[in-house]
Amino acid sequence: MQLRIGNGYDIHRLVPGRPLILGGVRLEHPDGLGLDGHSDADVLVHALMDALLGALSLGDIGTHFPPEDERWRGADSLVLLEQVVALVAERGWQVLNIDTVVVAERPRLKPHIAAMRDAIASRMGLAPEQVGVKATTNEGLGPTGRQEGIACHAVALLHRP
Ligand SMILES: Nc1ccn([C@@H]2O[C@H](COP(=O)(O)O)[C@@H](O)[C@H]2O)c(=O)n1
Ligand SMILES: C[C@@]1(CO)OP(=O)(O)OP(=O)(O)OC[C@H]1O
Repeated sequence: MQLRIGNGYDIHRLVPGRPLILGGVRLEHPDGLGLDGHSDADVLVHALMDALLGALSLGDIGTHFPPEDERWRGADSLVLLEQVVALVAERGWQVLNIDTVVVAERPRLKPHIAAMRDAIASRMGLAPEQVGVKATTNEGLGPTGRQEGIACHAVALLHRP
């Protein structure tokens, strides 16, 4: 059995007038803020896609879904994730597990973690037990700590039987 591991990272700005979507789940920010981006700016799913692509050295999300391309304006990142999972499967690889950590001062994510894991797992053809979603604040430090944005780190472990 062959194993491959990949990691991903993304950050998007918090701005007024945009939705806040994390792990495919629409959330309310206490100040009414959302994430800026060409797509739906789901920073969690973006980091996850980069981890999957990185595991197989297939480039990054900007290679597959260029931000200059009008097709991806307002794109549902879970639909892009399905395409990345298809690329992985076409090459004979299966996902063993993924793990993520969202860096956000607010909103409090704990009540929404189960819904995010379910949303990601169902689009990836995985069990929720194979999907880790965690949250941390940045203790007020740096751009995430100042609530200028939300970031996410992700890892993915793949195997080819
Ligand atoms: N946006 C967030 C951030 C954190 N949590 C939960 O709080 C725990 C403690 O966070 P620290 O940053 O103080 O270490 C963390 O483990 C999460 O369970 C959260 O729900 N939403
Ligand atoms: C998926 C894409 C598509 O435009 O989303 P964006 O919202 O532009 O987000 P970013 O993480 O800056 O770049 C990735 C893009 O490929």
